[in-house]
Amino acid sequence: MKEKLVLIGNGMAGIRTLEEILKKDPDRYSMTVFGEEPHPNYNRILLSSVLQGDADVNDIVLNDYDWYAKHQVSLHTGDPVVKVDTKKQIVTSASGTQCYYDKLIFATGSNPFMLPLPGADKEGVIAFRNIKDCETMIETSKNYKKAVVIGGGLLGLEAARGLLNLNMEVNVIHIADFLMERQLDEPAGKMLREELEAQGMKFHLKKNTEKIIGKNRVEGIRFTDGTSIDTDLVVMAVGIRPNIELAKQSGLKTDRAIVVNDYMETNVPNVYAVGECAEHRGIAYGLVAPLYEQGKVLAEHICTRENTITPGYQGSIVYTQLKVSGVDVFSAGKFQDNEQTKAIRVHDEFEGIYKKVVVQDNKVIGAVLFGDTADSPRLLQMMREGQDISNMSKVAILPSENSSDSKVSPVATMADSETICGCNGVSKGDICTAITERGLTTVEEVKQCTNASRSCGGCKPLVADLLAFTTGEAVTNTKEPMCGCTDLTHEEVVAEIRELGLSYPREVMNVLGWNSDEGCSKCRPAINYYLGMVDPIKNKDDHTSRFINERVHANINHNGTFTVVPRMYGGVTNSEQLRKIADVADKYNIPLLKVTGGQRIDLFGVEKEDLPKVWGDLGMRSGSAYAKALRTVKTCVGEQFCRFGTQDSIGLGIELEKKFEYINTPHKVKMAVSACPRNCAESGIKDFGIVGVEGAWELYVAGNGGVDLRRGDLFCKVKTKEEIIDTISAFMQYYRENARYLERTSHFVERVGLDHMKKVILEDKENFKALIERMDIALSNRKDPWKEIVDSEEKQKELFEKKQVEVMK
Ligand SMILES: Cc1cc2nc3c(=O)[nH]c(=O)nc-3n(C[C@H](O)[C@H](O)[C@H](O)COP(=O)(O)OP(=O)(O)OC[C@H]3O[C@@H](n4cnc5c(N)ncnc54)[C@H](O)[C@@H]3O)c2cc1C
Ligand SMILES: NC(=O)c1ccc[n+]([C@@H]2O[C@H](COP(=O)([O-])OP(=O)(O)OC[C@H]3O[C@@H](n4cnc5c(N)ncnc54)[C@H](O)[C@@H]3O)[C@@H](O)[C@H]2O)c1
Ligand code: SF4
Ligand code: FES
Repeated sequence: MKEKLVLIGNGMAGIRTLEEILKKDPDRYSMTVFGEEPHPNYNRILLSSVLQGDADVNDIVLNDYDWYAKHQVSLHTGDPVVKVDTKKQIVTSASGTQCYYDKLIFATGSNPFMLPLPGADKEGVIAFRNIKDCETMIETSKNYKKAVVIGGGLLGLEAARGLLNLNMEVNVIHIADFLMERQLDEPAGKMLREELEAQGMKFHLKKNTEKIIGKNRVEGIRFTDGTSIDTDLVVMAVGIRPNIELAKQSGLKTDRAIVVNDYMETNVPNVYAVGECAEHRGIAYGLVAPLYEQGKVLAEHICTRENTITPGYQGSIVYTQLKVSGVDVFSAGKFQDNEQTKAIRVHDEFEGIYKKVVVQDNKVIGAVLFGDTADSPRLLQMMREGQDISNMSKVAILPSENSSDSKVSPVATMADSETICGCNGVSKGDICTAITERGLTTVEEVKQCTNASRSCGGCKPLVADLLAFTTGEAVTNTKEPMCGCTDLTHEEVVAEIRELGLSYPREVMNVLGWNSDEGCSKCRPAINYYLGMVDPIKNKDDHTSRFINERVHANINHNGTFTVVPRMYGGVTNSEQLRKIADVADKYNIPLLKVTGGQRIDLFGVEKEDLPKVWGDLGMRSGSAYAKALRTVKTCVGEQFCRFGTQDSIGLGIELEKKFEYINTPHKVKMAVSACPRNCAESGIKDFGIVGVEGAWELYVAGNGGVDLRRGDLFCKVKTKEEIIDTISAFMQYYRENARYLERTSHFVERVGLDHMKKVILEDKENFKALIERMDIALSNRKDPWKEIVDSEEKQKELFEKKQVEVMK
């Protein structure tokens, strides 16, 4: 006779436990499941995808009714257990069904915490926990426009993204001063806010809700500071509380949740708990990875014959990733600094990348990654193994983006023991073995066979890479999509824009089948650049697709102030400009003036709302110090005063800077002109470096003085200034048209080859002429961005006025 096993809770942790039992000892138990919800077991995690329109409710079913039938699991849906008699070992459901058990598992999950606010019972105030909540939001969006999400944590932000996709206006109310404060530190939280604001969310930080207003239905919410906002829907996402009422009534020991030991045993014989309703060593987890580990341990324990000792559950290092398209965020372990910790940080504001690795006693104990999460599997592995890093260099712990070959998938260098799918605890070795031993050829087969990618789906790209890698298709040859929103490469997107005559970012995403409505911080700026490059005359720049510095035409500093860098053509200034700079510095209390390597003066520490006034008072043009465009043309003093100079380096530098300023390029471009090979202007490490030699000019290209130091290649030697200008025109236009967005000239030339560049530009005279013509068209449409804003009150309002989002009452 089979033993009788009853499961209370038809959710993710409970059913995973049954799956593990069926794997280990399929004939051991006769199983009965009671579920409060009227559905078979589904993937709660993917409710975010249903709301965001990426999946249908039917797509997220994990085990359909056939599965229960096949494994002879008796299922009672929509029928919660209301009583447990632990003496007689009988459960009773709401419908009156009674069922004897030999073993009983509580897997009742959590309830969303609903703030006990006056008015919280009004129609239109809901949580986000189950299919019903999801359906309510979708229905509401058909008749109403305004939504408020209370809580700027993982759930709140995923709900907000979904509501935006449903075309609602979304205000997120958050109690802390930056988003996801339980998972992120302040810089990452702020970067996240900027990204989500660009996607259309509005945030109200440090706000405490006092009351929900409205007659029967919600009409607005009021805050404790007296302000309020109107809304038609309130979604509360302020955390969860383990669902333990039934357990308490049944005499189980509870604290925050049902207290269990390392074998998921409660204080009552033959009664176990797994999932969010269980508390192990003082922790009740709220993510699936640890819950699945618990399920495995419990299955192992109750399938093991007498007197065998299994290792038991030891607790988990948890990590989180936000499932909002276009936002790469990763957080794991103890990521906050304290006196015992030290941190390695990388913060690239231009690319929107932030990485922090926290180290204590020579071990990585926590990490936060924003914008580029490729290092996450490796860091997690280091944390899980407690790897001693005393002999590792900082670069080995956090390799810079540029130092790794971006064409090689990270799976190629991963160890077999490294985890590919965190949710399901599946390692690279497990997947490779399954692929080779069972001849798997698709991600879906890998999922069925190993569980990898079966939960949040975040590891799908890695699984796909591993599949390609293991089945022998060289990973380096696989085409590299522009970003996670599309399978198309940069080149394919540009070709489609040209062929289909696409004009707007959203049109590009719609027509080319993007898998998200808004795109992400990788594809949006790239598409915006490509549209402008393809049709420089008609294109209307989409400033919302630009990074913060380019949106406000100044460089943001770590304290939130900005740096203003006016243009000084060829590094030449005069007393009038210097006087103006001094006056502006005094008037706006500018704390630091600094002469830069690009031969101009930086004004540091300007408040955002002062920027247009500072530009107006200076009366100088923008130096583009923030732009993917020509930055500076550095010049040596040359023939005017230097005894070695035989050429007019200053004159040529000024002419070049005036000719090419404000032209958009895939990445920043720097130039320098030196009037003799002594090279005082450092022409050898610029994108375009010009050196005067006996009666001629040498043009060096693709030099770089930054992270990837690279000496420029000699491209040609010409006699006149006009020839230099034409050659740079043609080269730059070829770079504009063929480089990938964010590819510096140095990387571009290395990719396509110097010989190729010489062939298409210098040897093909027709092409040379055509490139110059197209460059001239693009140049005909440039404007000084500062002047445009200084002359337009509307633009100043839109970009620089502090926005008043609350309605004062
Ligand atoms: C929108 C959303 C997105 C999420 N995204 C992620 C993510 O990306 N990554 C991640 O790791 N986690 C995520 N989570 C959390 C994850 O879904 C949960 O940690 C997981 O579902 C918990 O599993 P569980 O089985 O403990 O509880 P549940 O899945 O909640 O299952 C418990 C079930 O028990 C039922 N039940 C309760 N009481 C009774 C009773 N008396 N009788 C019968 N049945 C009962 C409930 O109705 C419920 O169906 C997300 C959660 C939500 C809501
Ligand atoms: N991608 C993911 O991994 C994912 C996605 C969704 C949900 N989840 C899980 O689901 C559970 C619920 O998520 P959650 O985001 O609700 O929980 P949470 O506890 O992580 O976040 C709740 C947030 O609400 C804020 N808050 C609390 N009181 C508030 C108030 N009165 N007003 C405004 N803000 C307030 C908190 O500051 C906190 O940031 C968690 O266990 C979470 O891990 C995970
Ligand atoms: S590069 Fe030559 S010409 Fe120019 S300043 Fe130096 S020494 Fe003089
Ligand atoms: S990491 Fe979530 S499914 Fe693999």
